[in-house]
Amino acid sequence: MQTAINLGAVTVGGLEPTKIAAPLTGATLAEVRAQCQAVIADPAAAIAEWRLDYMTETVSDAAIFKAAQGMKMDLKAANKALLATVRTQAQGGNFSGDAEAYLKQYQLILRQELSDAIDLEYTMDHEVRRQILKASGLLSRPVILSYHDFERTPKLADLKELLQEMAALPAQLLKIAVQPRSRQDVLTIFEAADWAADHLQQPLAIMGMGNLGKITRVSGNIFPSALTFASVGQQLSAPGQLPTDFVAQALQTFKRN
Ligand SMILES: O=C1C[C@@](O)(C(=O)O)C[C@@H](O)[C@@H]1O
Repeated sequence: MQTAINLGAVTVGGLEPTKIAAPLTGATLAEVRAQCQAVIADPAAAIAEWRLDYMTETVSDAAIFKAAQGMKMDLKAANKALLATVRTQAQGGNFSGDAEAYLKQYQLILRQELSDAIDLEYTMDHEVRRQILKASGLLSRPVILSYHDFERTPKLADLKELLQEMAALPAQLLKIAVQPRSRQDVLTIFEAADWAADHLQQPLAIMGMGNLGKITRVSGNIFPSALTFASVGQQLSAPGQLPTDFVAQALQTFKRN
């Protein structure tokens, strides 16, 4: 069985029901803070994912630190957690810096304790990936290791191989987000979730993007997915994200027992 892990105040994986993460996509610190308050007020959302790559405002490290500490404290008081993500353009985000700049961002996030957990791209330069994993291990900060394909859904055998490679790294949770193009692709996502539940120790968050992917975002209590991503207000960070209240209701409805 997959283990349960703690992302700050939130337990995911194991026997826990699928938890909902909502992205903070603000371009300015003021927008991010306001979005975070909306996540705190939303009973459906357990985790706020700060997509730092959406920020366009130039702010000092000190200002980022202050904002993050405030958000982390407010989220914790509501039994919620803050996840920090810097998504590169290669993986569907806005961060245009090179591997070294990516490493610097994460060193700042980890050293300043900006979040309860970090999201790290599996496809990142191996040495940079190793350094970030090592630093987060030393600081006991959980890592979500993520893989995205905005074009297609890999074949089941390839997904299994990928997941096995990801599972060999010292990350606490694995995440796959892919683009289904056919009904078979949707089945592949379900099959990968089913397989991972029996073969991997780390919990897995798995989801499809776009219209066809929507069904995979509400099925995590049947085809196991530790996390699903849903939107609060207009804050979408991937195509196919549905509103948190809808997802919460559907997750409650579609379950095994
Ligand atoms: O990796 C994921 C999943 C996601 O890409 C989605 O498909 O909902 C949204 C991202 O913000 C998050 O980091």
